[in-house]
Amino acid sequence: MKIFPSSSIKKLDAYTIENEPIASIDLMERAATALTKAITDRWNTETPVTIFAGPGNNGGDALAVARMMAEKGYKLEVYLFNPKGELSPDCQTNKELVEMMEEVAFHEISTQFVPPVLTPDHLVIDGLFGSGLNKPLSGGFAAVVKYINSSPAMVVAIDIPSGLMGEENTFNVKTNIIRADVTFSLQLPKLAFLFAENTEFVGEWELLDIQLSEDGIEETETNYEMLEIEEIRSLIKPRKQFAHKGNFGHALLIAGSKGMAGASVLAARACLRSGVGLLTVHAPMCNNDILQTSIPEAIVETDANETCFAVPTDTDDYQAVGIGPGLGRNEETEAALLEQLEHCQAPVVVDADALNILANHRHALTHLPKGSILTPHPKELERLTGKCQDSYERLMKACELAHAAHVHIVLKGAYSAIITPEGKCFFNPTGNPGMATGGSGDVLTGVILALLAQGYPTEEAAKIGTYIHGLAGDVAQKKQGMIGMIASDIITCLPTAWRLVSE
Ligand SMILES: NC(=O)C1=CN([C@@H]2O[C@H](COP(=O)(O)OP(=O)(O)OC[C@H]3O[C@@H](n4cnc5c(N)ncnc54)[C@H](O)[C@@H]3O)[C@@H](O)[C@H]2O)[C@H](O)CC1
Ligand SMILES: [K+]
Repeated sequence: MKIFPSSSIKKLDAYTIENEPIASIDLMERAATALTKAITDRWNTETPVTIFAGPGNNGGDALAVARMMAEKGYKLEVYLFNPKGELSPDCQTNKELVEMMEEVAFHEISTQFVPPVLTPDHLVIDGLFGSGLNKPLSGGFAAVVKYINSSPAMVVAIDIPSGLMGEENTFNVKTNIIRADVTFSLQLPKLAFLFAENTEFVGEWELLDIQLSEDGIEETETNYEMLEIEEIRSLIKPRKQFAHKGNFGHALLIAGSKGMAGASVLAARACLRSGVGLLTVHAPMCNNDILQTSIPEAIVETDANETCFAVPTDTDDYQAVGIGPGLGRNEETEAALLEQLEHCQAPVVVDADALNILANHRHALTHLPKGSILTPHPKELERLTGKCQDSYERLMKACELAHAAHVHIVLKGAYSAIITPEGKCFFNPTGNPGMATGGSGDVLTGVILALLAQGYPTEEAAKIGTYIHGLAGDVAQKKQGMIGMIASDIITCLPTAWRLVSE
């Protein structure tokens, strides 16, 4: 599913209007019908409703919703804010229709606004601004937003909470943005919905289908997309009847140190549960018995060092290398990692401490083996790129890094982003907050490593791996609950997740 910037949404509207063809006012009618259904499905006719409409088409949507809800018997009060005496044509048309309805208490505000009483029983519908917002709200509009936010009423936002920009909100005025309980967004999500710091504004979001032109969506380029199960399913290669383990690659995992054998165990198990043919784990001597006992399926190659990774190993026989989980950051490991990366031909998944070491040796970032993937969480990314003010800036910096280093990046978070060197971002919809637990990232490294070793191209390995990891987390959450689940449960649920996307 594509995610478009606000600038493209207007064009998509225009494309639909011209090619369907449909009159602009009828497209608004379609949007309002979908919005009315979504709202009336959740709130009954007893709910007192107060609608705030702005001068553009977002306000037009709100006025059309007012008319449709009034026809269904809701008691409504409508405030249309028109400080400049200038409404968009479709907003004007809907204003005239609402004005005529006796059952609607309609107020058009040009200067003085006496705020209505809003109780906890009230439902506020926010149609002040949508995708046409071009600067942070200020003045009278900001005052209205503050009034709504300070009220005890439930708030539903039409398309996007008023005041929130569709993409970047780094320099927005946070007090002047509607804090919605629910956002009903038209057709496609906005990029801003995917950022953690915006949930306080967006609340729960739901997409409403308004049948924008499929051709228009197809033809309009965008850098942002949401992964969907159909795409993942189409990427997974079925196994041939006469396949043998040599067909599924030999992966090398360089992980663990004294006290952190667990990280290598988790990554190794996840790798084996993701279809790899063979797995060798390179680990310090002290981790040997732990690995041999807990993962009989893996081959263990011990480092000459007792407690940490200190001596690079030959990678010629491997199709992919995973490096980082539980590695530690002492000087010997640092030197070994840099040398290891310099002499490696196979694609590498770089995670955890390996990323932290690279943050101190940034020159090495531009010499990573072709097809490599970095899997940072936000803090690890910031160690590589410098401090970021918010998720949008972090995404942009990650794109710059992916471009400069010619690598793919999986930026982990609620909607993990798979970022290509060309600047495309694919957001992952699977996963849940139960996965915010130690070892969860090690599992992801193992899954992606397995896919690279099996010969999946880098972008596909990152997409499938991230999706499956989240899906296994969702299966684990159903079984164990969000609070009780641990990283090992995600591994236990990997086989079910694989079946869900491949059978
Ligand atoms: N394809 C769709 O998704 C459809 C969307 N619809 C709805 O239309 C709005 C977008 O409408 P638009 O008229 O382009 O923009 P707005 O209503 O958001 O407002 C534009 C209006 O406001 C002025 N303005 C912008 N920023 C500010 C500001 N900071 N302060 C004051 N005024 C500002 C600007 O100059 C314009 O005059 C979309 O969100 C949907 O709700 C269609 O109804 C159906 C198809
Ligand atoms: K809105």
